[in-house]
Amino acid sequence: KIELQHGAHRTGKRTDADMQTWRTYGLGQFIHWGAYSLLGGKYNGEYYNGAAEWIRVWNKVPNAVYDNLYKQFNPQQYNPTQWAAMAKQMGVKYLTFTTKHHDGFCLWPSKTTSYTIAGTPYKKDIIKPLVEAYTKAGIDVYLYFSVMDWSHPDWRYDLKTREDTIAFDRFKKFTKDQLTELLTLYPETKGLWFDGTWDNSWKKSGAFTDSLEQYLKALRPGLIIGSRLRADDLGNRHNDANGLLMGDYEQGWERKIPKTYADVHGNDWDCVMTIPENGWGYQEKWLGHWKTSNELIEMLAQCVSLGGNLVVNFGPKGDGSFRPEEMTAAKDIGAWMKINSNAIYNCEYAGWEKQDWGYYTKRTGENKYYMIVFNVPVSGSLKVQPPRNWTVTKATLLGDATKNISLEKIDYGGSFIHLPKGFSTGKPFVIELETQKATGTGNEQKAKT
Ligand SMILES: COc1ccc([C@H]2[C@H](O)[C@H](O)[C@H](C)N2C)cc1
Repeated sequence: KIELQHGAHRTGKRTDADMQTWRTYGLGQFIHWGAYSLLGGKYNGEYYNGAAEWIRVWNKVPNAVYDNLYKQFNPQQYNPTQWAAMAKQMGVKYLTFTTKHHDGFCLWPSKTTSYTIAGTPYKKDIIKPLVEAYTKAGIDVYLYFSVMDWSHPDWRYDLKTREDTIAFDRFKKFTKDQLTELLTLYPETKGLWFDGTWDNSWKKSGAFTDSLEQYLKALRPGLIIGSRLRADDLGNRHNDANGLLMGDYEQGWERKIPKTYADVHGNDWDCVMTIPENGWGYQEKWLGHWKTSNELIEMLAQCVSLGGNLVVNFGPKGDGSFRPEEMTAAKDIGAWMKINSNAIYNCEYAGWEKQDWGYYTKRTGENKYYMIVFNVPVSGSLKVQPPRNWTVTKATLLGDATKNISLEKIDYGGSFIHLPKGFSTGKPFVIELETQKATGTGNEQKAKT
């Protein structure tokens, strides 16, 4: 064990009510919106082949051009109530929204810089009405904040000279002041999703990251902060030198999903996911494959079955409207959740032997299990192999309890669920299982009598 001043201060999961609520969400929405949304990954008729919100680093876009884009930001159609209604229909339980991305443009009227929404033709605070609309819709709000800030003269990638350190100390104060504004202006905020903390300057600021986290949690008790904020005494991020997670949940599963429960190392975690292959801000021309609704639903099932949350990203256009593919994804996922959300909300890792037909989830605190089925075998029978001494007592198809599926116990333990001939819903479906622990195998009885 390595002695650390600024390593993890907690082992194991947070067990308080706020974190228990976070664990029940299952499905979240990410929204990336900012100056980059005005370009949509395109400049002078040419498309940037990287992530659209990173277009400022493309040598074809002069910094002066990019850094003045905000003077055209004027989303008159912006309607956070409509955004919240779309999210509600989709079935998301929490939102993560970009207050400031790497470019430094603040979507709230910050007093720490002139590079804010107040300096745009739109003028008004974007975040306040958004927080209010989502909170009113019963969706918790979390704020994304990029530490790295390309617009700030005191930002440093590394601390090589005394001058760097003096400048970066000013930058740390600026960062703390911005975060204080966010938590003070939007007290409903349940948590902060940090980004832009991979550079050496931040890795060398372990003590500051530790005191900053403690300051923010004192300002807003219960605040939930993931593993991308902190660095330990030796510059380790996410896990400290002793392999312990620094943060309330692992944020590293960005655009990828753990293969097995072992990969999760007993941590809470979220998987933030783009609908296209890459790119978070509005991209006029989506490069490569973008995920179908069924692919997104399968990712949702995978995440919840391994104890995490899936956070699907949306990148509205500069005018505040969503593209058709994103509206379709929200509608399809919402339609599926309407029937099957019992297998997602308040659910956790089941610990049963995974079968080829799909994924198990378990309702927290109950002996209720869910089979989320994507692949019906040619036999039409789904094998269920609970741990020894557990038996399945009832199987119900969600959304259509009348469809008679039959449950056959297998004498060496486990069951088969037989689907009616020619059964097909054309989309993933859920079977709810009621289970009970067998009182005894019967042998004890014999021995006693
Ligand atoms: C260096 O590779 C990166 C760095 C940052 C990102 C940013 C994206 O812009 C988006 O905000 C995502 C959540 N974040 C990790 C993505 C890839």
